[in-house]
Amino acid sequence: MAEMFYEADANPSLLLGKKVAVIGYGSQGHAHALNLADSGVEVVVGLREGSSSVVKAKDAGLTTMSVSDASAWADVVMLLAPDTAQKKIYDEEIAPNLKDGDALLFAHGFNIRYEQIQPAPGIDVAMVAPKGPGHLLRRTYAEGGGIPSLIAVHQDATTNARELALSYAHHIGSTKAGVLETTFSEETETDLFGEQTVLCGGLSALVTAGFETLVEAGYQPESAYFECLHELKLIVDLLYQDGLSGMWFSVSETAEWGGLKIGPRVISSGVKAEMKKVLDEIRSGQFADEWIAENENGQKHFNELRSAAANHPIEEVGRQLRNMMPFLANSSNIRDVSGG
Ligand SMILES: NC(=O)C1=CN([C@@H]2O[C@H](COP(=O)(O)OP(=O)(O)OC[C@H]3O[C@@H](n4cnc5c(N)ncnc54)[C@H](OP(=O)(O)O)[C@@H]3O)[C@@H](O)[C@H]2O)C=CC1
Ligand SMILES: CC[C@](O)(C(C)=O)C(=O)O
Ligand SMILES: [Mg+2]
Ligand SMILES: [Mg+2]
Repeated sequence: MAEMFYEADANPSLLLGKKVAVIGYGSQGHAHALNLADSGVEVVVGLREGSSSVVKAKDAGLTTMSVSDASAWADVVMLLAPDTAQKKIYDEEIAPNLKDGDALLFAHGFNIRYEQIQPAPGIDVAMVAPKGPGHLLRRTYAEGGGIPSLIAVHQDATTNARELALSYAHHIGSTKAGVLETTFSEETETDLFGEQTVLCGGLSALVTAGFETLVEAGYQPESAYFECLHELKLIVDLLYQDGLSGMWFSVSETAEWGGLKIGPRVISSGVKAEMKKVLDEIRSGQFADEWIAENENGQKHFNELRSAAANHPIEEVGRQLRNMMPFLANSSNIRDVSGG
């Protein structure tokens, strides 16, 4: 078993003596800033000129500054803008304002692993990568829990980078759930692989294929939606709480037999062979090169894919059914990044 770090392993006072700038106030940014502030850390949010997030951050009780001013003020800069925006922000607004002994933190290793950002040698460079969406990082913290994080050190100018990352992980709530030490390469490659093949890409393709199969066979779209999407959350709750065996325990014996026998027929050896190709493309840098090029070309293909997904019939029937379940609106704060 790998060594895990929990509450007693961190040194909370290390970060309490530092000034922290969180750059960006999106999914991760709002959660880090609010969790750190609630933990007693001195934090400001760095935002671009004209940012619509200034009002949200101020309404949540936070101080905002320009990215340059926040970087100059801080001892620790956590860069939480989209991965493909980070290089320009870093080169133009953060790097000129860092001094030796400062720390630059990431929540994902993309820009270090694929050598987009190359910090000066006097800077500590580390990662605190929560293993979950930012809105749930905030919600679990507010409920008294936490979500696991990975930490890694790329550059240790002060010899304190690892302890600093662990202290930061503590203050966003992750030492309550468990912190695992890794490398920038392992985090980047496993995170990209997981979101593409299992968590986001694989899952959405599986749900859509199931929905389409039922609807094309003449079943009601509402029935297909409940079966293939709505109930998924309830099944995943069982996985989250008690693992695969907890799920098998709770479903019927018929579901257990059918699932164990038929599941591998659907997710067959061909799927695993494709997963291996995807992993090769991530490790070789092919995926990163294509994603960077897609952004340089104005995200044209990305917008086409987004629009096709948003206009799929599963979304329309889902909207109508969810409107009749107002309690769902309170189950997450994903549309209110002012958090809390
Ligand atoms: N989403 C998640 O849950 C997870 C994300 N991560 C990692 O965390 C990092 C942040 O991701 P995420 O939270 O999804 O990012 P978001 O897309 O939610 O970030 C949006 C924020 O970035 C700001 N921003 C966007 N472009 C610029 C720019 N050019 N200059 C300055 N600010 C800009 C936005 O500003 P404005 O408010 O002005 O629009 C907004 O505040 C990434 O490295 C990602 O891989 C890691 C784990 C999970
Ligand atoms: C699963 C997607 C993720 O990696 C995450 C929430 O952890 C992301 O990049 O958003
Ligand atoms: Mg992730
Ligand atoms: Mg990710």
